[in-house]
Amino acid sequence: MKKLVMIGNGMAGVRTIEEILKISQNQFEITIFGQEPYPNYNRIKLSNILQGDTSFEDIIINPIDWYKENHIQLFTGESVTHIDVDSKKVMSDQGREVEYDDIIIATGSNSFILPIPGADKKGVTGFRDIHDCEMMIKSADEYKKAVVIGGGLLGLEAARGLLNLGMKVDVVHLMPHLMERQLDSTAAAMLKKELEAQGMNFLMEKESVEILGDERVTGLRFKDGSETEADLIVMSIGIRSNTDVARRSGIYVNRGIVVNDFMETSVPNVYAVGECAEHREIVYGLVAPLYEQGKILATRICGVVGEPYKGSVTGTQLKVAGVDLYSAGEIFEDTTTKAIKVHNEFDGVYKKILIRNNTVVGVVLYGDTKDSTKLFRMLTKKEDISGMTSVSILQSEGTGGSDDVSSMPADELICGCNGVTKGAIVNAIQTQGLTTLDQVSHCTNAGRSCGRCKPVVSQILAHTLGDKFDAAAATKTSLCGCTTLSRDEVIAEIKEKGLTSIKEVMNVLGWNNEEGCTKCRPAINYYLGMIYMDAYKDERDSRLVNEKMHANIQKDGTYSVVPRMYGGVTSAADLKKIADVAEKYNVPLVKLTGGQRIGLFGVKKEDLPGMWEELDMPSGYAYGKTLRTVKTCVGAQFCRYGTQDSMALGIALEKKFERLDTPHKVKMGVSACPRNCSEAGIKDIGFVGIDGGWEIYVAGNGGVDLRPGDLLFTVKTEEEVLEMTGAYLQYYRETANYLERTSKWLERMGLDHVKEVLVNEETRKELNERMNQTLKKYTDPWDEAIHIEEIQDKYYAKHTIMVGSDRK
Ligand SMILES: Cc1cc2nc3c(=O)[nH]c(=O)nc-3n(C[C@H](O)[C@H](O)[C@H](O)COP(=O)(O)OP(=O)(O)OC[C@H]3O[C@@H](n4cnc5c(N)ncnc54)[C@H](O)[C@@H]3O)c2cc1C
Ligand SMILES: NC(=O)c1ccc[n+]([C@@H]2O[C@H](COP(=O)([O-])OP(=O)(O)OC[C@H]3O[C@@H](n4cnc5c(N)ncnc54)[C@H](O)[C@@H]3O)[C@@H](O)[C@H]2O)c1
Ligand code: SF4
Ligand code: FES
Repeated sequence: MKKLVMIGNGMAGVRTIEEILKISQNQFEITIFGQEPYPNYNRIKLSNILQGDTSFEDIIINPIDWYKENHIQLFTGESVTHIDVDSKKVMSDQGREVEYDDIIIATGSNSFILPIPGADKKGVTGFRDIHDCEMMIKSADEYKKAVVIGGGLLGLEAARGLLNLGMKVDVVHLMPHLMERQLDSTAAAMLKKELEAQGMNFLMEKESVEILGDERVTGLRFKDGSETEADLIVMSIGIRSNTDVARRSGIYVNRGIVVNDFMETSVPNVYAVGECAEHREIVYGLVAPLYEQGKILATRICGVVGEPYKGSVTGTQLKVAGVDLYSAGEIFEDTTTKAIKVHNEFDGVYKKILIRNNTVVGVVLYGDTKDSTKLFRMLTKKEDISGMTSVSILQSEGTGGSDDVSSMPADELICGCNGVTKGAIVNAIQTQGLTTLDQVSHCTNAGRSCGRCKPVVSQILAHTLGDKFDAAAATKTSLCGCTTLSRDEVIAEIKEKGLTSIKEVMNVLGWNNEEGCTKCRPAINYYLGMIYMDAYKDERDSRLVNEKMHANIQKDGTYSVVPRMYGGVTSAADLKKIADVAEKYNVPLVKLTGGQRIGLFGVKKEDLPGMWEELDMPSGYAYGKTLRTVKTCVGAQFCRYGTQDSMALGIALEKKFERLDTPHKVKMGVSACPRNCSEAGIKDIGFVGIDGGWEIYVAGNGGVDLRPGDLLFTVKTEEEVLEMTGAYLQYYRETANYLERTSKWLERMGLDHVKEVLVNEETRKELNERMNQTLKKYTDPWDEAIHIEEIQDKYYAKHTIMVGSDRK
């Protein structure tokens, strides 16, 4: 097999790998380096996250198990620093060297940061990745006033997000009108009016010259001497191709890495794709052309004869609620163009179509973008419109309903991001028996990026299926692409038909992929365990990779070992054992974890069973969808403020619920007084001691989606705490989607509803009975690995291959 290395784990690069895998599954041994510490995610949706429409977990495109399933070695949080093009090797910032036969550079872009005094102060950021997005969300918690520099697509989407987060927002723009690359002055003025009505304040034609403040930003000064206050400054004034590695490695770079029509760089076997690549002097900054490039590169690299890349015409839309605009091609009239313009001020609609030599060369639409696909088709196909009148060009083909899609030609582009036509969608629906939007997206890619084409895809689905179309079923979220059934339907069928194994579920319920996938297999395994309590035999091989190994895989392929320390309490004897094991096995890192225990990092797979045996401590399940830790403060036993025994409660909780399978990880915290030293307010379940009892907080989250817990109930005794916790956890287990954190689950179910369920004594009793029956089945997995040779051979022998890390 040839060795293929890819630098950059972003949208264009990983799509190229998907295209390669479609052509050939076993031509390459693939290694990917990604600077960011995540699997491939949908960068486009960072705007939606900032605007509060989605969560970080929902924007992962290819989870870690996808890489594993496709035998891709992934190094996250690791940058390639140099390519030695003579010896065909890459070097990483962590000293790793990997050989290649072919290499793809897909390093994307960086935000352009204005080189003005103060640009390095705290509170100044670009808007490019999850880290930037997190920083903005955190700032909005603490500060009030944001300034966005740049009134382009990115700046306006950022500004809308910051408004949603409760900040006051100024948008500073250099030019006389907004989005001057996409809109003419009329459309830009309409946009500005709408955004002002939404609460944005615009400072137009302002040149920023200095960022004010000491350590952190306090304001921004302009060339005309005026100033504006700022606690946060977001620079969205364009991007610059990330060409550092290529430049350092002697590959020809202009604005981007220069490639020919087959995405080949100046050096043999070195290719570039995405925003880092410059093709015919153009560097693209939207996914549609980058995905086209990816397709062409995939055929080239697989040795398949294919079309060359000839460049792309792009169309853009702004992802801000209440704004409907579209722009493609040219936007300004000149002596060679004729324009058709409609400006209906009353309805807030503006349309301008630019025509040259009887073909459409530019489109600007504001307020009504229904005809954007038709006009984009005319533009890209250079359709001769000499036989048409201005009215027929501008006239909407209908009202946007399914009648309209019937009159669309098969080659009309429906999903601009992914280049999917109506014909391709209809064909997939008919030949593969698709009935839901999810399935169409899975099979054709339509809707997988910005998502704005989903309503039209849905209309095509309705029109193609005719009477067989079931609107409720079509929009429901199926468990995964292997089935049309939702989570609730699968569970109902399991119960009704008495299905008892994953295979049986898939066979009886007509899975379209007999092996299932990384999304449905662990989910069904969990649901079966939840339904059949102690009777179900767990299918270990269907679990996510870290759970299968009972250890977290680290980015370099080694593992971590975190033994249980109930309530964060340890002893001299346990500490000695840990120290001995760390010394004997040359453990490179011994570290206190955030959950009050000790982690041994960098352990070789084959050393795991031996270490576990010598430790002789239970698994801390630091890798599992289960109870992770119960963090406690010292409480009434030692602290003078403590009103309750937090350590004893924490230990009792951890001993009772350890190993329990839950839809996602669960963390608890117990503080003995409202000073809350164990941060119980940001745990899935947190307990705060008060005079005469405990407050129980639920659905807190201290991770990516920061959320304070809600007060569920106040109870008097430790027994009541355990009873309420049992009932709450069991209700979560029975009603949550697999991989849904308690914070998301509670928001979906509603706090009042959950309270109503749990306040009923009879219901609480039943939930606890089912919980207790389930708890009977668990044994310690490390103990099993020590004593069962078969398990040692299968999972921990040197030759078995595991990839990446499951970060969730
Ligand atoms: C907030 C936001 C909203 C957007 N909205 C839209 C939209 O609505 N529609 C649209 O079409 N486009 C949109 N875009 C643009 C789109 O996201 C990009 O065009 C696309 O992500 C580019 O893909 P890429 O693979 O070239 O680069 P990226 O997705 O940036 O991936 C490059 C990856 O390479 C990594 N990397 C860089 N150097 C190294 C190295 N030396 N070693 C290892 N890894 C490295 C980077 O960390 C990065 O993860 C948006 C962008 C942003 C930021
Ligand atoms: N909806 C979408 O399609 C979408 C959304 C977000 C980002 N993106 C992409 O992300 C990339 C980055 O977007 P962007 O908006 O930063 O880039 P951009 O180049 O499209 O726009 C930058 C804007 O900043 C203005 N500007 C430049 N210097 C300035 C200064 N000193 N002060 C004030 N304003 C200044 C420019 O006049 C321009 O309007 C682009 O490739 C864009 O296509 C697309
Ligand atoms: S939470 Fe209260 S009781 Fe516990 S350590 Fe802090 S101050 Fe002491
Ligand atoms: S148009 Fe963006 S996902 Fe379809």
